[in-house]
Amino acid sequence: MAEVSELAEPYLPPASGPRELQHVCKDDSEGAGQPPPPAHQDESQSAQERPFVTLTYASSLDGMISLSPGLRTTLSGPETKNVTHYLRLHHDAILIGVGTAIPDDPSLNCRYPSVSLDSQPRPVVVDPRKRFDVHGSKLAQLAVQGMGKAPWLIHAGDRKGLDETKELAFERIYIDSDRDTTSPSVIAWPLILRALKQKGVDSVMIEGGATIISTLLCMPELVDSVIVTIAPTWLGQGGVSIAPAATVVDRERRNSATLKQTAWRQFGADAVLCGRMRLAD
Ligand SMILES: NC(=O)C1=CN([C@@H]2O[C@H](COP(=O)(O)OP(=O)(O)OC[C@H]3O[C@@H](n4cnc5c(N)ncnc54)[C@H](OP(=O)(O)O)[C@@H]3O)[C@@H](O)[C@H]2O)C=CC1
Ligand SMILES: Nc1nc(O)c(N)c(N[C@@H]2O[C@H](COP(=O)(O)O)[C@@H](O)[C@H]2O)n1
Repeated sequence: MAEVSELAEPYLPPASGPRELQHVCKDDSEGAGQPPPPAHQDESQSAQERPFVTLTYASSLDGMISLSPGLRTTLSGPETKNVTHYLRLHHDAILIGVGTAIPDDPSLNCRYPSVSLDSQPRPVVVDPRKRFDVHGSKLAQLAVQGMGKAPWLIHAGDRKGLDETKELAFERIYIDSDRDTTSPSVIAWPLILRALKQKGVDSVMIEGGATIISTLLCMPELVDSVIVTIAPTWLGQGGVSIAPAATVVDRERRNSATLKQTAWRQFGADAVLCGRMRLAD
């Protein structure tokens, strides 16, 4: 536990503890060895409007997060799964997309012994078109058993016609879709984050899947920390990869996303890499 907190604490939401880099391997590039800046220093959407956002996932050495679309794939070993539970405990909410919720049927709770329901993170599923069968889900089951908070489902829709629906084991939240896109079901991320903040969520750990992480890696102004578990294995072609959209400036390819102030450490056979998003020049 001490090793996890030594590595992760500087990258966690402000309330979680002192924000200093400690005895971990550090890189030699920009900002290495410097304490990360205070939360929400550089963004366009202010701290008052959105929660602290941590992107976190487990990747293979070929940048994949699952063997094929919709196949739950274990990459983290027991030691790094423990890191995930530590991170869950330090966030108010955990968010995933419906593309993960359907195949994985996840629990999204912190499974440390004697964690009170009040300390559990709120599971949130972005499901614009109501594809997830929440009634039969593990999330709803755990909520009924008091082993997790009732999940929130984010749907695309006009709030005027569709009031928030509260049910025992879950809650539906409707957010207007993004009028600037061609798809009627895409919700702008600042709106999703603002809705969470307005409901009292001060920190959210975004666990996946590929679509959501890849999209948010292109929005560094909305992301405070990135924590990636790297498992010593290659999943091979045909897997689901994390790959932000290509960036082209003046007809030249540029890197799409880069971390700064990185720190890493080994847990079992895996490495855990932490960093902050570098804003585009
Ligand atoms: N190794 C790891 O750490 C993890 C691995 N995974 C794996 O990733 C895979 C799933 O990835 P993927 O299929 O990309 O699914 P995602 O979980 O990223 O969900 C994508 C879906 O979420 C909805 N969505 C995403 N962004 C928005 C938005 N801005 N507005 C509205 N709706 C949105 C869309 O639903 P719709 O299509 O209905 O419009 C979209 O198709 C699975 O195999 C899972 O096991 C997942 C998490 C972690
Ligand atoms: N940290 C981590 N390592 C892996 O190997 C994974 N496959 C995932 N997946 C994410 O964790 C969710 C499952 O959580 P529960 O164990 O059911 O609570 C899954 O839905 C992904 O978001 N994570």
